[in-house]
Amino acid sequence: MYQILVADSINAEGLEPLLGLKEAEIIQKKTNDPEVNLDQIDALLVRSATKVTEKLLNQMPSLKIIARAGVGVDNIDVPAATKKGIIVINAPDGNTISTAEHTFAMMASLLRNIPQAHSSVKNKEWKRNAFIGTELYGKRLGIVGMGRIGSEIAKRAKVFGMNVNVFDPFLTKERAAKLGVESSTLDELLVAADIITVHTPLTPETKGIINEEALKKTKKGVYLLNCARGGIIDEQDLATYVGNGHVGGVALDVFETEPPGEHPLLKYENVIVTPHLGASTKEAQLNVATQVAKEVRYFFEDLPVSNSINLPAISKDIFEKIQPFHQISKQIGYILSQCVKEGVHELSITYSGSVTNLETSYLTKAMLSGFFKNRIDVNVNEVNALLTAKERGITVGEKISTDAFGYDNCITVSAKGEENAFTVRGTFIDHYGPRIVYLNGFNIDFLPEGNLLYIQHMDRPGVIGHVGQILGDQGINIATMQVGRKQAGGEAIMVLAFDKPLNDHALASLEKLDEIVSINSINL
Ligand SMILES: NC(=O)C1=CN([C@@H]2O[C@H](COP(=O)(O)OP(=O)(O)OC[C@H]3O[C@@H](n4cnc5c(N)ncnc54)[C@H](O)[C@@H]3O)[C@@H](O)[C@H]2O)C=CC1
Ligand SMILES: O=C(O)C(=O)COP(=O)(O)O
Repeated sequence: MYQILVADSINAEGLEPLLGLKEAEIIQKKTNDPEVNLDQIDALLVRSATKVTEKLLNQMPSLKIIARAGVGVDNIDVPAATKKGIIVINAPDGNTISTAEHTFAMMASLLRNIPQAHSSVKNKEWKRNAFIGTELYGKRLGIVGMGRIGSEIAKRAKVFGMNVNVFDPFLTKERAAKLGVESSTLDELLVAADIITVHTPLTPETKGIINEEALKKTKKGVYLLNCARGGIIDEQDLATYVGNGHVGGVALDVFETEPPGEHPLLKYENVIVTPHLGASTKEAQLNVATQVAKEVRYFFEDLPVSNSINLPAISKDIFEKIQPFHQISKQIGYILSQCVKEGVHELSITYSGSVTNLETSYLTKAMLSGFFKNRIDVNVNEVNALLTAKERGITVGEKISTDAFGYDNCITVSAKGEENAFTVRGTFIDHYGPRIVYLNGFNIDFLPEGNLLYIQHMDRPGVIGHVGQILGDQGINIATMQVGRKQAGGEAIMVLAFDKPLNDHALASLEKLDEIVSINSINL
């Protein structure tokens, strides 16, 4: 039974896709509710209120997926989640229009003193001269961060007859031209703009991007808006520049600490505020809830998710094509892990044949997840595979080769340890299945499944008989057996499959045979 904790207020209708998940319990409670068994939660759904810290993640060992019903994931410790192999997803475009409209509403309100005038009339006043405003028409709007929301604001600004300058280091000239906006440096924007609005995520680069140094470059009387994240405009510096009269007005939907409590900006009449309402419309909340609920359901149904922050997106079509190779890559990793008993410092993967047309980096991660399974005490999956290899000093190399050894496709993985190297090659044959076709220098052909025994031995008459005899004496049935050798009388291998794992006693008896060089149990 999957336990899904919905820790923030998320639209109930939007969560309906989760109800189709067989064996899921939806718990709507805060993470600190004493009735919540954090250690049993498989999925956590949040908005911006819940802070998903490393400390919280440490209390949630069963957690597999964190879904943010919204855009910004700055309330989630994504590196800590990634390290633990927890996938983080968001709903990137469900609230774009709502946030753009809210920003626009804030801009119009700010320049026409609407909140102040509203309060005044409610207080039975009628001060028409106290609220003389400024037109948006003809003004220059500076947009910092020209992503989904920034672009929607630019479109609306143009309709209002505004000129638009944008600063976004990742914006191409073609896209700027298409949107009819002027791409500027941050300094150019600061100097030219009558109104500045920020729409970047909160990152170490954007934190305080509008600070004292930036504010002193702006026009006297400039208006500033932050409907993105508290801290992108430095709140203390902004308070100084409102206090000294340089800034004409400020509109804030977000704060460094929410709610802001006693805040230096709140005392100013020309500072207007809303309590983080950008995404708070019926439409946006239904959109984001539905988006994440569908993704969480896909995740538990082993289907690809599209909006992961810490895993590249993969389409359903590609996912279906990649699935068989995914399985064999994982099995190769797991075989290597069980055959190489020493520390490994290099894993090199060569893809050949038709598999090279697919997203091989995904397969490399699958191979690593197999390799680390049972080898380390961390759940390794596609999310944290490369990071785990790096942390453990394992170099991972990926190559493409034209030689598929006569097969349609091959995945060959070599592990280099302190003393030895070990190579495994697998292929996937249509209508037949996965096969291991090369093991440590020997051509072979076996199904990587179940309880296997890999024996390296001298190619002498009677070895197979001796092995069969020992196992038969102990009542152990051999399900299948494959043999391979390089030359007559040299070293050879056999791979046996059993219906249940071999016991230690049988293994010890086999090890005593003179012809045996090494024995490895492989459980897949
Ligand atoms: N107030 C609210 O309720 C809401 C706030 N947000 C906030 O708005 C932010 C933006 O949302 P979207 O437009 O959907 O995201 P987006 O990812 O589409 O756009 C962000 C843009 O910022 C740009 N950017 C990144 N670093 C930059 C830098 N150092 N300087 C300039 N530009 C930079 C990126 O290139 C990108 O174009 C979110 O990260 C979130 O924090 C989003 C939705 C609702
Ligand atoms: O989507 C975002 O980034 C937002 O800031 C919206 O936050 P909320 O879900 O309303 O707490």
